[in-house]
Amino acid sequence: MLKILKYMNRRDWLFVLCSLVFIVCGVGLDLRLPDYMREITTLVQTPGSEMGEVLSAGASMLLCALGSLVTAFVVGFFVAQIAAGLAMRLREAVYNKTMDFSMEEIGKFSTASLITRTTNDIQQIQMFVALGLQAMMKAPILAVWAILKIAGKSWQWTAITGGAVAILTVMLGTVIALVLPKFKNMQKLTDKLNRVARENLTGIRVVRAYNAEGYQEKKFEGANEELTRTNLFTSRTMSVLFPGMTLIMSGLTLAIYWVGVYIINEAAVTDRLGIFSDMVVFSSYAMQIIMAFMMLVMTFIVLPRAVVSAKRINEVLNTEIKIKDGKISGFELFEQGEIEFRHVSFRYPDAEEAILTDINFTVHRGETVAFIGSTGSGKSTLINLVPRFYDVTEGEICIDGINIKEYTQEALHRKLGYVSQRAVMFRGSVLSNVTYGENGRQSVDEELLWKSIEIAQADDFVQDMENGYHTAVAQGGTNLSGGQKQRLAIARAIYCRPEIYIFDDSFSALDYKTDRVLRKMLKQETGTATTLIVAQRIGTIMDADKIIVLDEGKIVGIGRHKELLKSCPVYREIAESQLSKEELESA
Ligand SMILES: Nc1ncnc2c1ncn2[C@@H]1O[C@H](COP(=O)(O)OP(=O)(O)OP(=O)(O)O)[C@@H](O)[C@H]1O
Repeated sequence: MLKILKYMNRRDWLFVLCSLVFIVCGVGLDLRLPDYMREITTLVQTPGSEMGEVLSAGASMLLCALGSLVTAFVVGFFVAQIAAGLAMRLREAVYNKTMDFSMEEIGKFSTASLITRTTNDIQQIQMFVALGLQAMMKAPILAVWAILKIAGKSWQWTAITGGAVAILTVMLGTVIALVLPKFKNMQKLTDKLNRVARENLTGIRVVRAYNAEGYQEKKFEGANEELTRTNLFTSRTMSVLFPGMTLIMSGLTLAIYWVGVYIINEAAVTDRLGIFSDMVVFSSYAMQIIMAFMMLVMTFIVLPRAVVSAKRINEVLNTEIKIKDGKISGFELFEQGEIEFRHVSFRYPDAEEAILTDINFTVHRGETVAFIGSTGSGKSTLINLVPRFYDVTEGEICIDGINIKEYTQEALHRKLGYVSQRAVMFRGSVLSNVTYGENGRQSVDEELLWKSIEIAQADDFVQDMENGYHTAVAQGGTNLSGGQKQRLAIARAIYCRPEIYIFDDSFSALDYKTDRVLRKMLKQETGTATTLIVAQRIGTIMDADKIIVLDEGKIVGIGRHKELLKSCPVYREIAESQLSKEELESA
């Protein structure tokens, strides 16, 4: 929790200081009230007192109460500012850290948990600061000050108050010991609920199509019930606190008066009035001490959850990012686009077996290299190693003769135009999606934008759209067809004018004709760029300069279409399943 405090800035600390000053003033005013009570009690009990004196003491009492109210408002204002500012800075830090995460770290936390940590967990901290900070500052000041005021008054009353405080402490300790583990669980269950809700919503079409609402509902209900049960347990346990506090407060007043009766009875008649007003004042101060504890209880209600949340936030912030930046950022010096895999092996984190083993090949500048193989043979895994979504487990990948780990990630990514298997669209417009990422450009290059759209075979439908490339694109591109999304994703890569194109099965959403025309235009326009294509269709890759055939993570054939038909049984098998006899023979 303390580590979180380093996200408070100087303004926050200044606000803490100001709050402290106002709290001291407020406590001072609160503790003046019993003094006026004593004065009024004495005046009322003393024959011959003037009504004006009573009224004047009463007015002072009222002023003190009003002053205390004002200080409470001011402190509330400062604390709200501190809490909101801290939450904002934490959200920013967690978000920025998450953006730097590699796939390994994202996989370790899970997307749902990262979302909960950025929202719900930070909200817990904000709530704790908003409610707890004030109480944590005020309670000790109030308690110490009140104790000093009653010290030495009567050992019997002091002992009773001490006993009440001890009972309170035991009650608090027991409740916290019971609920703390549950709070830890509660955040995990919130993660789970988020995960299930997310899965339901993203897969809603499949859920409906398969009439799986009942099944998904059960999953959701399961997670929901578990969270509700835990919530109920903590709320019920916590609910003991307030009645318990009230009982102790009333009990304490009763005990003070009870004991007071005996003390007064045994005192000399002349001392009785003094002892009586002392008793009234003492019980007021004792109440203030209990109030201080009450405030701490308020803090303890939110503290355990905030501690758990702080731990979860710190886990994200303290995670060491596996993929480290290199030093080479002068990418313009190396504009070649040659890629070399040297004895590359790769195993997913926590997986037992390697997915890729001893991969060796070189792609020269301007070449098109295609990867083909059965499902799960490791094609996507292989090309995803180039942008360093994961780092190789063994061996090295070099671009222009330099290990990709030595480039800064920005320099490396500027070299690459990556199109993923599933086209990713962001909320915005066609324009914002195609010109996505600055990549060194300050403004939109309209000519290049249209050219990219044209090469990606997206010009027809973009022109037909109501507002051309200013047409809105919904989050995830839900207002576009699969093929349209894929074409815009390809246009995005072309717009970057990269040295190296990476197409991860990006042509499968296109019809054969569009696929062919697109690749032909791409080759014409970007002749010097190196292209890596993962494809399922032989038609997409048969004219590639080099075809690499993968089987169970190993290269089982490298060559051109015709050569592989003769030399590589795996390739021939794939070709036979897709091409007609005539096409095979004419190859
Ligand atoms: N994040 C991951 N964690 C663990 N294993 C993974 C992960 N992603 C993929 N795999 C495993 O790696 C293997 C290769 O997957 P990959 O996606 O590279 O295959 P592919 O050849 O591209 O298949 P397809 O043609 O079906 O897309 C598969 O067995 C898959 O289960």
